[in-house]
Amino acid sequence: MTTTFLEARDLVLSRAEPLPSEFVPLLDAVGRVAAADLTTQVDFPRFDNSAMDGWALRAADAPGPVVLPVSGFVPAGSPGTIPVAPGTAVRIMTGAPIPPGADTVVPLEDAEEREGAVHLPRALSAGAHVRHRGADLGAGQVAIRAGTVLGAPEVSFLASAGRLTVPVFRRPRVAILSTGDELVEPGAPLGPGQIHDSNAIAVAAAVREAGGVPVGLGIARDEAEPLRALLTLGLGADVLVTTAGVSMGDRDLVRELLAELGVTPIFFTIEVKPGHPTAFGARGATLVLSLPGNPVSTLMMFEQLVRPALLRMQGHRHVLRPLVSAVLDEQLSHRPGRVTFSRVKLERRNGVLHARSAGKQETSFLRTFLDADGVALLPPGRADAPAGITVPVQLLRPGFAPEHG
Ligand SMILES: Nc1nc2c(c(=O)[nH]1)N[C@H]1C(S)=C(S)[C@@H](COP(=O)(O)OP(=O)(O)OC[C@H]3O[C@@H](n4cnc5c(N)ncnc54)[C@H](O)[C@@H]3O)O[C@H]1N2
Ligand code: MOO
Repeated sequence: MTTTFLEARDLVLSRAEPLPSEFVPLLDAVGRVAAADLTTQVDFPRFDNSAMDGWALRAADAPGPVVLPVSGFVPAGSPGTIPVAPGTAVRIMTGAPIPPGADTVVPLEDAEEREGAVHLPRALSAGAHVRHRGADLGAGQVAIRAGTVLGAPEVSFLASAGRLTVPVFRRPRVAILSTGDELVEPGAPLGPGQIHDSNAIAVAAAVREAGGVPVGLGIARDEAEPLRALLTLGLGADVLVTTAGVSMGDRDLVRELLAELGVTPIFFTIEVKPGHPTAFGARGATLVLSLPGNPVSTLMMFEQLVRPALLRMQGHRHVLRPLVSAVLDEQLSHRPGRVTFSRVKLERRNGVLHARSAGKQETSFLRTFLDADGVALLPPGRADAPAGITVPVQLLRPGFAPEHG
């Protein structure tokens, strides 16, 4: 059941369907994806209104320089229902309704008001500085398409339409289970041979970064009974992520118990380094990813497989990290026959991106992940990747802007 990296990613993504939608308050919708086309119920602007502070009048009354008596004042927020009689003007503020009869606005700086009359120096054209009802968006038009990632402009529009909530795709609930007899909760004292469970919180952090809701199940001992109970609980989530217990060790029970619980195995082992002993299965709509226990392998497989799946479940269309090309400054070690994910530091020199190793590429050494700007994808079928070749690099950090580096 071994599979290539791209096949594995396709298999996971093909099972990751957008979740049902829910209505959330506008501010909670930021970064989430509209689950329906959002149509305006009203015209934008809602009524003809002035784009300037000035005077509203009839353009026909000013065929050349004229003086018109100022008969009133229309501030923003007033109903603006008092008509402008022929041969007169009213003072008007930005955003105020254009009063009946008026068809143009003269900005304050283009005329002068003295002793109750406005002195207009030149002819006017109708419609100037008037924001017409429906000119921005007409009632019934689709303003925001389903699939749009919502941000400040969308929230601005929805608020101006008077909406308080918006339908977005639900966040996936991700159950997280660590397995291993050597593990102790962070903060608890360590006995000989024990280590703190760092994978659970690392995966929870990555879930949250990807917009999901982490649900910690704790640590399962390498024994069938407690493990079965926790896996059963985890299968109630949208995604179940387990770490460790999937490799060759004689106590690697996870896959066996998952099969017993009705999870259909889809693949086991991927031709990658790190992350080789990764397993994927599904029960109904629940996806089950069993990630290897080495902390770098865990996070790398989350990054490559789980994160894109979580984004797709939330309706995102762009689920993969941006790729750039970089020239290797040094030889990178590579396991032939597997895609190698090499954590690299990037630097731009003379307009060209260069990559070098972020440190020792050992699967239990987190240091390389802490220092990395990106992940170089070294294709299978090569021995070590020599200095000077160009390789694709996934950009890990949204703040890293190689064009400015
Ligand atoms: N004979 C073989 N041994 C191993 C192979 C192999 O092909 N043949 N593959 C190696 C590779 S590669 C990996 S990756 C690991 C995967 O093993 P498991 O996923 O079964 O994980 P464990 O063996 O239980 O643990 C590996 C390593 O990670 C540490 N670990 C586990 N869980 C946590 C946690 N929650 N927080 C922090 N650290 C954790 C664990 O202590 C081990 O050091 O197998 C290799 N062996
Ligand atoms: O596959 Mo293991 O994940 O190389 O460390």
